[in-house]
Amino acid sequence: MIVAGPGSGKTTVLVLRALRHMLVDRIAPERIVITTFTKKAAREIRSRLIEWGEAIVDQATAMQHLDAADQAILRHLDVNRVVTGTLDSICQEALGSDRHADEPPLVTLEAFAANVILQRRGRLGQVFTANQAEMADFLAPFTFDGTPPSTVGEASRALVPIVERFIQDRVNVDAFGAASQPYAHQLIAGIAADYRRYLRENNLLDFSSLEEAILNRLQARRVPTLLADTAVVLVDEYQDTNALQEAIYFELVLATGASFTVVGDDDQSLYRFRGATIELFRAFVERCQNRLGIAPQGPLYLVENYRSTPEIVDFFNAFVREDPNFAPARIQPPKPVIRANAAASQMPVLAMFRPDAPTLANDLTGFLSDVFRGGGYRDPNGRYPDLLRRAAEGGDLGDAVLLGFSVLEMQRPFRGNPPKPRFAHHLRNALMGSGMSMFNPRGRSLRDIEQVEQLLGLAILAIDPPSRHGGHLFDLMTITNEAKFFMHRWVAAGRALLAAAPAPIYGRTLQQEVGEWNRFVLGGPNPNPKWSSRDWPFLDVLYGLVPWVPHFEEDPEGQVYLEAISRAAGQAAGFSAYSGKIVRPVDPIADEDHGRRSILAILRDVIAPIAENVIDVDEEIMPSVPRDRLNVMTIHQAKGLEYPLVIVDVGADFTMDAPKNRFRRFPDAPSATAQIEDALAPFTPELGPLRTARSGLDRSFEDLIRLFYVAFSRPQSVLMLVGCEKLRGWKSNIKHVATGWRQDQSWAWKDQTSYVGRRAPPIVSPPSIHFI
Ligand SMILES: Nc1ncnc2c1ncn2[C@@H]1O[C@H](COP(=O)(O)OP(=O)(O)OP(=O)(O)O)[C@@H](O)[C@H]1O
Repeated sequence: MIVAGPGSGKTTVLVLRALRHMLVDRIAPERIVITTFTKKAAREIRSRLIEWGEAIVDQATAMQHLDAADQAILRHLDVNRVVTGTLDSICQEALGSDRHADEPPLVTLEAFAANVILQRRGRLGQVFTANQAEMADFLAPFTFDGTPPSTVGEASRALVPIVERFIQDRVNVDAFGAASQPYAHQLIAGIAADYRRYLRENNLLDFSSLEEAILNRLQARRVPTLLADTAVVLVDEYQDTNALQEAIYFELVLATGASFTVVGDDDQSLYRFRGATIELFRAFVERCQNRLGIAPQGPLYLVENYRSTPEIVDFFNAFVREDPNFAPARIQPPKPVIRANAAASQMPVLAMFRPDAPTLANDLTGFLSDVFRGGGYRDPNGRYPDLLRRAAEGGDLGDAVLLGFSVLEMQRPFRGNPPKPRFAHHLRNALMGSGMSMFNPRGRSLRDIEQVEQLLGLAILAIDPPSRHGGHLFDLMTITNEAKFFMHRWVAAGRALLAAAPAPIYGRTLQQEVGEWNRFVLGGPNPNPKWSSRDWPFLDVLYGLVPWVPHFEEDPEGQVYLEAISRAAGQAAGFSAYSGKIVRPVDPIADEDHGRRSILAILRDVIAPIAENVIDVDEEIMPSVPRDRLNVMTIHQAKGLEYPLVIVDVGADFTMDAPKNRFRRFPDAPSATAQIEDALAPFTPELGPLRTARSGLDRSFEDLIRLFYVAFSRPQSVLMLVGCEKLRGWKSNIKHVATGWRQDQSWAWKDQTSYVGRRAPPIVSPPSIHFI
């Protein structure tokens, strides 16, 4: 067990250890398993493994005295065969590799599909409508902003994490749903049971049942082929392991006798909302002893930071030790303080605070333009000598990243107010105005993207053309008004594009393309030889239309959107009637119903979920970010990564002390996740008492401190905070953990100086930060 702060080489140790096992111990690469927490981090590990592995092999094979046998081993070594990924992706692959001939294939569902199934097959829709008061009351604390859900969609969003936790946390669901409990408990246990049954009967898995399935096999000693021969298990980011995952690791080690190495940092645990339980990491040595009967070596400590400048290391060290109330949440005994390896850089931690988001966006754009497009940025007051400038070789905007709690470019509509643009939106526009651009595919909802509107509008017109009376099939469906509203908007966008008669592609016009699908779905005469097939995947309709919306092929964000839509359409194959295909009504009498119903299924299971905004654009879709764009990412996604210049949004949009955004900066009530933990604790014999040892509010503060600690420790050369000027006001009442507020309402940024008898300055200026 290795425990150490950020940038100290934990991941590096794992990669080197894997290489040592291959090169020195001669363990075959496919017998080594390395897991981490995000797909981005997994890709990072794989690329380091290959890059360093190849370099070592090249050097070694060039050596004269190497004997022929060693030469041969090195030449045939395929580092690519090391099993790397997130635990979920490895479980998925393992299960796929392990199917008996008589077993049906298991399909893993994306979160949105699980959501749709919960609503429809878990009877959530019916139960919610019939028991709205009980359900809304019970679910209110678990919603995004604590308001009772008023639609089935909102209820399902609040319910999904609870249903997942039933498995992840190994909750005693019978006790939870027992008759003596509140009626809502019984209802929810019932919905969860129906949902699970549906998944089982249809050979579907969500992520928690996927992990459970692997655990069951390991326990039954039916180790999946992919893992059967495992000799080494290396786990990065172990602090974010949940109880189910811990059980998988222990069981895998017991079943295979593999060696087991975990690395982590208690201060960087960010995934409580996915069941991560820091207490498992803190008690790792003891838990290992109990479960494996072996006392692990460790905790071993790494103490030097190889990533960041000393100024940055000092800054995040001070930050994480600022609040005394956080100390008890950290690992005991405390790990040594991390210290910088490099010499002082003379570049202080920078901050840009401005009166409002548009001004901030403009000024930050100016700064980025100086650094990446111009001659560099120099402090006008000469406080530090160096010119801040892109790397001489290949430096570009992609060396910078903007990290925030959220990357949304529009505020969520609140109490019927129209959505307001957030900082990231202003920044997108400001960058564009200066000939730069950003990469933030998650910043906007799919349903609001102009090109998505066009594509889906065309797709609806293709498969659900208006009838003679002008209406569409979807008008008559029982889907939410929200969905219908957006679908009508898309149809208008699709019509407009059709009317503009864009240029033909390979001699084919858009009108022809749409017209042919119309004939297909209406069962008209058969003009297209490929229609000898009775049914066509809806994906083909989409891909047929894409060439007329070139954004999807030409723009990196467009590629991500298309991938997200395609996945939604592809997932339908797993759970939708007609498997995501449209059926051609060849024989009008016998077939008409299938044709029509297949279209309804697409509208309901693919199109409506996008219109209801339940399909998230996954940041992980895009393997690499274009080098010439400013990358915008949530802090969660940045875990384990590093960038030369990191800009952290510490409240660009917080112009006042609005209660609804307190949970993002200075909670006055336990977060939704902490409340779920509290509600389930009595039925979670093992984890419940561990977690509730600290109050829900304490845990919510902890999570924010860890979040910003991770953000502040990502940069290599420059850390820059951006925020709203009001956060700096001497009398600021906009409290934010990231700007030095402690849970006891005292303020580190302000406490340094005493102004007895003198007038306090209008704004605070902590000495460790240079405001520009
Ligand atoms: N011994 C070393 N000498 C020089 N550079 C190192 C050494 N160990 C790690 N590094 C470099 O330091 C940086 C941080 O290392 P790494 O990502 O392994 O740290 P980490 O502890 O996993 O960080 P985090 O906790 O933030 O994920 C990397 O760029 C890595 O190449």
